[in-house]
Amino acid sequence: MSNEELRREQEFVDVLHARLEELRAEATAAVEKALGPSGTGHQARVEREVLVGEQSALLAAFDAGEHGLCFGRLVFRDGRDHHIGRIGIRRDDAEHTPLVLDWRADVARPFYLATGHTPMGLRRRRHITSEGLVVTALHDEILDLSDPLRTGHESADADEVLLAALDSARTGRMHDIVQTIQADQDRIIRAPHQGLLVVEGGPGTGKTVVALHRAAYLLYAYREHLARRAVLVVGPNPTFLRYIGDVLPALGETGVLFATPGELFPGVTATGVDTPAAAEIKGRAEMADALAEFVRDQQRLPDPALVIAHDDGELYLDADIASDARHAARGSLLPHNLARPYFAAQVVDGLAAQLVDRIGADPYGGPNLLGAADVAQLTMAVAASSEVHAAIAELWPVLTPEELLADYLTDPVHIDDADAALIRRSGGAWTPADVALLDEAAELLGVDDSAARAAAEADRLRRIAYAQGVLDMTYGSRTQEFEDREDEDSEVLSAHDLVDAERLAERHEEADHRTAAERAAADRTWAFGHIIVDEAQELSAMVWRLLMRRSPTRSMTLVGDPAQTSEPGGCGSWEKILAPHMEDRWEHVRLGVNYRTPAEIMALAARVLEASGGGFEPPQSVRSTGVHPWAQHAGDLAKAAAEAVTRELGPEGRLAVIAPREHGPAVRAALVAAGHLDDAADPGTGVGAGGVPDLTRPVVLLEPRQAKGLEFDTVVIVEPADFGPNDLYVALTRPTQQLGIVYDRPLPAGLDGEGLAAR
Ligand SMILES: Nc1ncnc2c1ncn2[C@@H]1O[C@H](COP(=O)(O)OP(=O)(O)OP(=O)(O)O)[C@@H](O)[C@H]1O
Repeated sequence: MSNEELRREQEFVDVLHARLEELRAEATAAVEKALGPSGTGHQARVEREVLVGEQSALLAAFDAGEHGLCFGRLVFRDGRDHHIGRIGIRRDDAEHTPLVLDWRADVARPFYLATGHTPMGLRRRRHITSEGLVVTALHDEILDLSDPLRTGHESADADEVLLAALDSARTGRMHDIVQTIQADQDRIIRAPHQGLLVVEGGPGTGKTVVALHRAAYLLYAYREHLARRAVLVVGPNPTFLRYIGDVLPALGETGVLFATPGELFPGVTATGVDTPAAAEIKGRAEMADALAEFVRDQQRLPDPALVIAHDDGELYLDADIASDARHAARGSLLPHNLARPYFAAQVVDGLAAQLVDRIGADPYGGPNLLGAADVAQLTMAVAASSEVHAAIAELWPVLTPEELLADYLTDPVHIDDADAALIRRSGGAWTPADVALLDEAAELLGVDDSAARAAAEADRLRRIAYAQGVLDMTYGSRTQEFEDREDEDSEVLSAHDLVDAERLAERHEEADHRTAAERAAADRTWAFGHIIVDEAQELSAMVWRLLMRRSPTRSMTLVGDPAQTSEPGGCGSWEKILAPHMEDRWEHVRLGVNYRTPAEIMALAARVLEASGGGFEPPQSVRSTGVHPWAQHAGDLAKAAAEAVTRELGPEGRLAVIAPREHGPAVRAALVAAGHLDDAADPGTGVGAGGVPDLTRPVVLLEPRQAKGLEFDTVVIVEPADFGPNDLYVALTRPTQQLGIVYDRPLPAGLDGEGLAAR
């Protein structure tokens, strides 16, 4: 009987894949046809590009669904029987009946939520495990105990499939968890997209993976809105973004923008590095006020007055004229560059008044002799003077964010002298902390796009003129028959009757064929449909200001763990992060089960957390392996670390050596000598090398900060006494199977008691 069930599921999966192949062939054919020699006009090109975009997205989804496409089945008491998959596929019948339901559909929800206590109408729930296209195992759960039918695949342990997933060897890339999402995780994934949701949880509680499934869910449930406005996922560093980068494509979703906070100012690549102290200062909220003051400093008064040569006599731009003009410009409440025309207009008026007083003065003391037309004439001449323009530019310069910040950092003002000394710098590459300051500067300055707008308007008028020409030609080339008919009050309409030149021009405007995510990446002022921030506890107040500007509707999901804060500029508490932007209008949920770290290792990490005195609660491990972590005292740490790797490295899975920066070169040399690391091939495998570590290699060497958010089968920690307390907690919670420690100096508090086997 049991083989019979397997065979039937295999048959179903075969049918499903045959259908997937059909759909794939259809989409491929549609793309090939569209790319072939079809129409050449503008309209044909637009249609072709739209079609190629749509079909390519479908193809990506089909590719995603190929492996483990169908992973579950729900049999309801009312006779409904649905298979559940990574993506939804329909039959090729008239009704397009579903063959497999998308895991995000409402009907699929009992797969994640139903229990014996609340069966949600289910009779049984089946987990289907496959390798490639071959069904290898079934696990059935009976939710209606009155159901007498048994399939032979009933699970003794309801968590069997989950535990198998947690125990499997790591690959260096995060995997999706569609088959085993837990009920508390499901509620977070499907929470409505409006408003701000904070997901807090200790290490390994699934915050990251849940946030990614939430992105996939939101893109499904609010597809139209989010496809237009795009979803942004912010992660702490490029290594982490690469680690999580496969999850959404595996769920068929490709239109998401991934970025580190240092990548959020289009056109700037932040390759510079700040000292931790400088990054902390640059991240403070007070920097916004300091920059605002610095912008006001650029709005100067002349001392002494500027003397401007002019055809009708010298002009004196003194502090009174400039002060009135500055007052008017500041009163506009516009950003600096946009307020400049107010300043300029007032200065021109002031200087013209000077000329009027001088030229039109009545020698006998009567009223000014110049008429309104003369005054207008003089004002125009002043406004056209390049010397006057130069004087205005000196007092109220047009500034770019880059110019303003470079000037500010050369000689920082409006902050403490000691802080100023720590961030002072002239030249050099932008750093990630500078990016939020550049964004702030851009807000304060505003973009003076009047030139671009004038060019766009000229372009528009040119297109209308062209369209008018096209219309005139079509009108002129009407057939005689049409003309005759028109005379008889014809029903046949010409282009002239349907559309005027302006609308015709608009229709033929060059369409922007980039995806929303691509356009968002290039646009500093883009308002995202939803923003997900991972390791949110690490972001500075200035980065929060930037992110809030990108989310005017505050549709955001923040995930993080204050106990793992390692950046000195990190905000630490949610209240502190959010109060300036949201007061208390946000939701907070907690995840409390650690799916990654076995209980034996977590017990040790919990003691280190307690010793650090932060008052944080460690999560409970969902499993124990019976394998205890070990510690080895060694005089030669690098040699001991390399020997430990040789000993612990299994035939599959991934191993990380986590060593503080100062131990990096020696450990790296020992690992290279033992053949565990390539010497030259990948600079990213070296500590402090600045590259992105390749996590798919069997062995990787990381600094404590680089390990944040990642996981490995085995972790070897080198000299824990040299870790920051939170960094040590993070490193201890990275393994899924085995932890070893090599140390020379005394072990830090929490590691010095029981729970560590000596080696
Ligand atoms: N429901 C689940 N089914 C299978 N695996 C799960 C589930 N929930 C979490 N996991 C796994 O647990 C591990 C930890 O998840 P994740 O990295 O998202 O945790 P985290 O809370 O972000 O951790 P950290 O704060 O330490 O970075 C991952 O391998 C993830 O796939």
